[in-house]
Amino acid sequence: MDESSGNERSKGAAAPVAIIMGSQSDWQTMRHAAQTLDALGVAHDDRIISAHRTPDRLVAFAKGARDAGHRVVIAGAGGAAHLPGMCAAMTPLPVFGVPVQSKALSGVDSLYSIVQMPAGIPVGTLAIGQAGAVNAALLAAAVLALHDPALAERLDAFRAAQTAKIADHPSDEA
Ligand SMILES: Nc1c(C(=O)O)ncn1[C@@H]1O[C@H](COP(=O)(O)O)[C@@H](O)[C@H]1O
Repeated sequence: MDESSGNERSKGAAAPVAIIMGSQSDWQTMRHAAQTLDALGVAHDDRIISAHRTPDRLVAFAKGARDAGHRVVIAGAGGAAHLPGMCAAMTPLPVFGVPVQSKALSGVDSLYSIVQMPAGIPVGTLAIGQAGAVNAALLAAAVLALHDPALAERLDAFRAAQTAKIADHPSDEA
């Protein structure tokens, strides 16, 4: 694995959040998780890792994720989406799964692959597609904010700003 990949390449310190995805094609979806974390000032390390195509890379990442300094893993995958569950099986860190919208089955295949974990190895499963990617980032930030009061304040501010943007009444022009 290219240890210099991801947005942490110049910072040296391990990012608290690792965003992993099964393919380059998932970045269109997973970039929304990255952007949400950026807006909250949470560092993230973004990697392409596939249980199917790069199994050794997955084992190395998942088994080393905690010691590498990550605190939460966001895993996005589409179709036969084994990545989040296999990652969760090999790390004690919380894993949030994002079902990427597939062409053939609109992401329902991805959702079912990720959500139906057997008891004992949890994956926190989000919505299909962009909403799931954004919410995975917000959930990861909420976990980190339990021990980071400054981040908790930024999360509160994010929600307040979101609320302020919602008009009281619908508009014909909007
Ligand atoms: N579901 C997985 C896994 C995995 O679970 O390990 N590896 C790749 N993929 C998925 O295959 C889809 C198509 O990938 P390509 O676009 O590269 O053909 C992607 O959504 C990816 O997440």
